[in-house]
Amino acid sequence: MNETPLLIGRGLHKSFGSTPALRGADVAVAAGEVLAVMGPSGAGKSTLLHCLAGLIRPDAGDVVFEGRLVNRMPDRERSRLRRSVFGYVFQFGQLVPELRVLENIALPLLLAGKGRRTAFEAAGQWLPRLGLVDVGDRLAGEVSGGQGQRAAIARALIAKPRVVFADEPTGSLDTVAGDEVMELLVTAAKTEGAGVVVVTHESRVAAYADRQITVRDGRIVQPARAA
Ligand SMILES: Nc1ncnc2c1ncn2[C@@H]1O[C@H](COP(=O)(O)OP(=O)(O)OP(=O)(O)O)[C@@H](O)[C@H]1O
Repeated sequence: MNETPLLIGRGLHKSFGSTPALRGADVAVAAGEVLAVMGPSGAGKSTLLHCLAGLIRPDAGDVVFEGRLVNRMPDRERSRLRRSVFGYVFQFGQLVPELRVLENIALPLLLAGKGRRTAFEAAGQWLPRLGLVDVGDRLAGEVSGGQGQRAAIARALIAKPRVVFADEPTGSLDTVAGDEVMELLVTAAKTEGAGVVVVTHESRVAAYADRQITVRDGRIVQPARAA
């Protein structure tokens, strides 16, 4: 990596009770880079992503975003950072099923205090980018898994985050829908200049990344350039 990393995890340790999930993991993500985190089940991938994303605090080690120690921030400051500079896509999208797709996409802007008109206009601009024009008015609970994941990508990117964290974003989809979601996630993130950290156990998903790392037993064992 030839530029200063945007986000760094240094010597990360995390245990759940007596179960160690991370045992000294080191990772760095550059601005605009797509990093795939691979590894077997239980290796610590999700725990690493949650630490990097400021969702949980490591027991030891540091998470540094633009030179600021995320894990040492008071909760309110960490929440503010999460809302303003990070975006999230999880395996099942986690859209609000009772809200329309368009409303789900607009949600981060509404929660950030933007006016409804501004938020809905911005959300509307994402529909064609992610092939969602026909389903913008449908309830999120009634669209297909692939459509829901594409809406989750739009929702993750609408507030222009610096880093998007995606945990098995294609895990609930068939191969065709999964490829489509990865293609759109990577293209949209690159266009917006956002970095992406994507946890996956599928090498075809990891192939969309600029770089792949492998987690095993809570450590990074194989930092390798993507082919
Ligand atoms: N909230 C939790 N409470 C207790 N144990 C946990 C918790 N989260 C993770 N673990 C344990 O920590 C270890 C690492 O889990 P983690 O979910 O990070 O692995 P993973 O590589 O993402 O696995 P998978 O691919 O199956 O999702 C596992 O032994 C898991 O059981």
